[in-house]
Amino acid sequence: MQDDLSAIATLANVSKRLGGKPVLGGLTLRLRPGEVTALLGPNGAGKTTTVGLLTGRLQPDAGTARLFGLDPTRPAARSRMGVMLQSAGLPDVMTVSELVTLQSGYYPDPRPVAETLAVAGLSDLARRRCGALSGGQARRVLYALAICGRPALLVLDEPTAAMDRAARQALWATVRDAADGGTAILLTSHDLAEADALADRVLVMDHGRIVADDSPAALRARAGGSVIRCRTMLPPAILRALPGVRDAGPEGADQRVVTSDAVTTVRALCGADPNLTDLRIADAALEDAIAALLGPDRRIAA
Ligand SMILES: Nc1ncnc2c1ncn2[C@@H]1O[C@H](COP(=O)(O)OP(=O)(O)OP(=O)(O)O)[C@@H](O)[C@H]1O
Repeated sequence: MQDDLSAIATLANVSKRLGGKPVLGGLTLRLRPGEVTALLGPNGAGKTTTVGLLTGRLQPDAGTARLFGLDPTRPAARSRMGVMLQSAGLPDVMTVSELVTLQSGYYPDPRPVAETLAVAGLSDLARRRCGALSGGQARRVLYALAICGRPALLVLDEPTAAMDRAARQALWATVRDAADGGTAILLTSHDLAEADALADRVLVMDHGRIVADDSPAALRARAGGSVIRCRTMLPPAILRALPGVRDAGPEGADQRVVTSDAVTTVRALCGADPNLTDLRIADAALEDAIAALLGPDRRIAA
């Protein structure tokens, strides 16, 4: 890999085995300032392992991991990173403000606590004990802990899980603000609408490799255009053989058909099933693009 002085974090040809099994094979990626990178993939694709290598929780078996040009296990590198994990617990008896103050003290140049609370939408909850927070509020505290040290790299693992719509959109806005201010963001999510809304760049992983690296718009364009939903007795294997079809499968009581040529597919569909009902056509979403890329058996579960 070429040197890239603007890279915040890099993996160069990294391989990793866990439990005697190859998990990552020759993975290369770099995170840049001001860019929101979404790391997506089905369960077991290797996303958590990749994040573990970038953040120094795991060591590569082969290849090189660098965080701010240093070994990611070095405290000097880690202190410039903020991480919001899915599963981290909070101490029940501390208030939100006490916890953010404590965490801020670990960083050389933290934000003022009041500012961190405001950015995370927690000003009104500052005196609440962590044990008395809802699931969505607790997630906002984890976000506050991740941003309080003004990180140059912010790692967000399923950041809006358990958040309601308003909290989710508020968090998206602060993540975009952080990126606009130059912070590199690495986002893992099973919520493809979230990745579409936030990411400048989407890395799709499968079986320990990156199978696509592009903007959400470019990935959607690659899917080829349209999604047809309808009620039909035709099985997915027959639907996949129709002209223009890239992917097909059940979605509730409907069949969902991704096509590069909606008109030709619809004509063939109506010819093949005269009893077809409830026909709807929409533009392809990121979800459709990734489903077409991974194939019918490797869906990303929301
Ligand atoms: N400590 C471990 N020992 C053995 N195998 C492991 C270990 N950790 C992860 N694996 C395996 O490595 C593969 C990749 O796991 P990883 O957690 O990186 O996937 P993921 O993409 O984050 O999945 P998910 O979306 O389910 O969180 C999986 O097959 C998993 O079972």
